[in-house]
Amino acid sequence: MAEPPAPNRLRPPEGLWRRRVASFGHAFRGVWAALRSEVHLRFHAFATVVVVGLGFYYGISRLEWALVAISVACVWSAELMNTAIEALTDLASPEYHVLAGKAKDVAAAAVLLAALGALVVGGLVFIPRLLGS
Ligand SMILES: Nc1ncnc2c1ncn2[C@@H]1O[C@H](COP(=O)(O)OP(=O)(O)OP(=O)(O)O)[C@@H](O)[C@H]1O
Repeated sequence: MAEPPAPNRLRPPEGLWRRRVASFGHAFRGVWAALRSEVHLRFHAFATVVVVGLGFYYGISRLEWALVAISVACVWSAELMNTAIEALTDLASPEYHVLAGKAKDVAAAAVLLAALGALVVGGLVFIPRLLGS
């Protein structure tokens, strides 16, 4: 008799809520996988902890928290997208190709831009407080 088909781990379980919960699981697995492989992301995690700690220490305003949260989310999102693009590029073009290089360079540029924006926000919010003014 034929073996029953192996369960397809890629197919989400039946039911809307179970599918949503499964999607969250995939997303957290992605964050975890990226954290394990990317030194830059671990640095962002460290910076996030420092910035949140400083935010509580100095009692920054709601608007400042909003700016800090958007900045942190932008940097994390850009770095995660960069990691995904790097992985896909390595899969599609393990050999040298000018378009593979362009894809990686442009993805890295997105991270740089997000990080510069976060640096400006962090500077405006925290430098006056760190200088005591
Ligand atoms: N297959 C390729 N073809 C052409 N150029 C590539 C290729 N792979 C990488 N490069 C070039 O080398 C640079 C560094 O690529 P690499 O994969 O080492 O990423 P990285 O910036 O070191 O990322 P990370 O440090 O986050 O792992 C790319 O930005 C690109 O310019």
